[in-house]
Amino acid sequence: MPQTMVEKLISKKVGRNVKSGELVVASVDLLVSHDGNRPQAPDIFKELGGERVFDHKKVKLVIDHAPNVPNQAAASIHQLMRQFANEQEVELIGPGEGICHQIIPERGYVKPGDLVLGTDSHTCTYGAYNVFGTGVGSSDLAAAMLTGKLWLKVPKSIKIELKGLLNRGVSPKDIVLYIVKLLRADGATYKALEFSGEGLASISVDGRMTMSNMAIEMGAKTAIFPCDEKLEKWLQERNIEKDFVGITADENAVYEREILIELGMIEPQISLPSTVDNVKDLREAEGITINQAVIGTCTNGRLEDLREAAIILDGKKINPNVRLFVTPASREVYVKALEEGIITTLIKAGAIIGVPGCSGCSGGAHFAIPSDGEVVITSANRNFTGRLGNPKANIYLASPATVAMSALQGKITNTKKVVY
Ligand SMILES: CC(C)[C@H](C(=O)O)[C@@H](O)C(=O)O
Ligand code: SF4
Repeated sequence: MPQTMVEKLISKKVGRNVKSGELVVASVDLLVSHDGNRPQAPDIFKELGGERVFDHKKVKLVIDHAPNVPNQAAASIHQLMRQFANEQEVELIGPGEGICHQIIPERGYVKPGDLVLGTDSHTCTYGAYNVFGTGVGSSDLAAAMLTGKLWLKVPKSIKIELKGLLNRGVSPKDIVLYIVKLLRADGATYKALEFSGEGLASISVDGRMTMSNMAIEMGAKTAIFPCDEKLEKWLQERNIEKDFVGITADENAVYEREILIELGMIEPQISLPSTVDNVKDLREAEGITINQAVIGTCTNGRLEDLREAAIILDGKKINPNVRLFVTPASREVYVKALEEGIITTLIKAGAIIGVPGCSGCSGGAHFAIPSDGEVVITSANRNFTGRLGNPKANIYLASPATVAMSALQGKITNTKKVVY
């Protein structure tokens, strides 16, 4: 029976051939939990009578949501995490190291064919690495910390085949916003997105992360890219062990739906307030005055995102009526951006730089909270009311290039029209 990527990957974790729709118990390769959850997985682990985690090397705790430790509540959670990490000999990362979804692959903690759980909805980001990554609640994570297993239904897959090349000024963020426009917020509920096609060859691993990151905004259980030359090269450059078998879909695998996208047809996209799937072609929103611009988050805070912004802002100053907040997704991204001169360029242009982590994203933490009635354009993944800590702000989502260009002009600006 031919299998999809997801059926094949889960079969390996179950020890027999499975097909979509089946309920299975699968072995997990890595568990990630962060400081943004209430209650915390370690607390539930204790409530369940847990004494030792199933494998201390396969559990990682990351302090990323409140890296500036802005209040006592955050400090207490961090303390609890530190205590649990010490006691269980589990690695604790942060604060200040970056967002879990960025750090985990950067440090070589995932490899093709893995099944990864995280207490964060954007755990699907790891799909860029040919990984089945999915978000779970703290109690599911605590149970997996005890048993090393996950109970799940094998999802059906939607195949997304990419053809051709993107035009200049159009980025992987535009591709995924375009897919959100097509599928809408509930178009992939409990499905897996499987990317394929010759168009993938021109999309970097960073860009693939942006695309798999936003799968949850369509309700997807996960999103996965094949293990191709580009990914293998990325893994080699980081000396990530070769003891993995990349997962590819069988030729006649059965999909719930198949979508073909001609990359050259995509123009810059933008998501309008206040649902992610309110996506339009960017030209429809051009000219709207903005007050704040944000570049960062697990969607678009990587080196190539900051580089893109720096190319646009090089030697220029942002509009005086705009505040521009930039947060590198990790310390590694930050250091590389410093070494390349990207950070200097951004600071000279007027940017305020945040501590690597979720700063400037889900809001309420400490950074980049807009005022009443303000318009924000951000490279993030969500624009729900109150997302940035003020329910009276209007949030637009776009690519880092569009955000940088808009910060420069003081209004939403189409990157395609401006030569940079
Ligand atoms: C706090 C956390 C549980 C949440 C998520 O799961 O997505 C956050 O990261 C977000 O992006 O809203
Ligand atoms: S950067 Fe934003 S979307 Fe990503 S994990 Fe942090 S809070 Fe969630």
